[in-house]
Amino acid sequence: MSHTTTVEDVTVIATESLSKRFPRVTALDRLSVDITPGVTGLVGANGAGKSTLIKILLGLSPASEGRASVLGLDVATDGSAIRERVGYMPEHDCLPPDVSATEFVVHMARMSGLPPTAARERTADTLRHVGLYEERYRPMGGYSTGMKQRVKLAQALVHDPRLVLLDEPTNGLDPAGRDEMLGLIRRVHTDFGISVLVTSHLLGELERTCDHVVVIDGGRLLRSSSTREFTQATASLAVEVTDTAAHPDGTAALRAALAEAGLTVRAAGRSGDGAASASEHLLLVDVDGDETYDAVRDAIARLGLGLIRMEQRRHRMAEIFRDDDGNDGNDGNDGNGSGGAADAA
Ligand SMILES: Nc1ncnc2c1ncn2[C@@H]1O[C@H](COP(=O)(O)OP(=O)(O)OP(=O)(O)O)[C@@H](O)[C@H]1O
Repeated sequence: MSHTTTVEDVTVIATESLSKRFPRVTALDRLSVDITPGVTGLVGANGAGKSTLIKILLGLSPASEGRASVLGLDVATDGSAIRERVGYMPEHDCLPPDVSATEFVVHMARMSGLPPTAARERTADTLRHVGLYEERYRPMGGYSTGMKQRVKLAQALVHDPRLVLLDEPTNGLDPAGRDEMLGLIRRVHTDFGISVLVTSHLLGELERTCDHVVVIDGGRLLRSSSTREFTQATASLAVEVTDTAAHPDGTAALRAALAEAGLTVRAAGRSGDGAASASEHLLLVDVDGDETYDAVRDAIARLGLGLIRMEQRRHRMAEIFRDDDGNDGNDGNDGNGSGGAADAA
């Protein structure tokens, strides 16, 4: 039997001019976006509308205007069918303190319709997957934030959904905890083939985890594209040269020569990328194919400068937004994320 590709195969979530208005605020403003299978990051500052979108996608809150579908099901009419097929990890702490992770996740599995034995088996598997072992029999009131986040992830996965919506799963975690959680999220897709929509206000952590990133601001779509597209299209070449007697400021001489050759050159100091920004001698040249490398090499040779280093870099998403928006990129990055972004170079 031949396989027919359906809209559902290529789009797990689709919204069309989706709006949500509260009396005092427009939380979503004519948002149209298609999300394909894989791991998708939904980025936006606090109040951008991320949680509101998730609640609409689960059929828990009606949109004021527009349409949305999840796995081909209409959020306005098929809410319960959507919730059968979709797992949800809420942002806030919602775990009863007096019960153990095992009891809680079994309960959630039973609520999703699994028979008792299957619920116990799936619970054991899922808690193991998220890295909870002996602790799973202890009351959750004594858990660390990281352990609570893992239980919240486990209950979203226990009924074997096709898609999970994870609302700020790294909230409250230290850098090591964030890394572990991001690794787990990645494996939800690679090990089980479950698509993931994960929200965060930190750009840095999503570029490492997601195939695709959707950025919203004030309820509007700012950008939607693959992570690779974001970073590849904007690769740059970091170049550092020596000064010479003929060119006491070798960096300035090279900069002028490259600009004359039609290349786009920026001082690394503007890019805010940690150690490199301390060096005024580092130039970042936008790469536009192999010719860029030849042009830089030729310019250095012509000027008789010494080459200290020449290395290719990918921009980080936070930098790209800063460049595009003409601000400092803090809309989507509260600073905690810079540690995550800093190791991406
Ligand atoms: N039930 C509600 N009644 C009134 N306003 C609301 C309600 N829910 C959300 N809002 C407002 O809608 C806007 C979007 O909120 P939302 O929670 O979706 O943002 P968010 O991107 O998830 O941010 P956060 O990370 O802080 O949760 C905010 O201005 C918020 O105050």
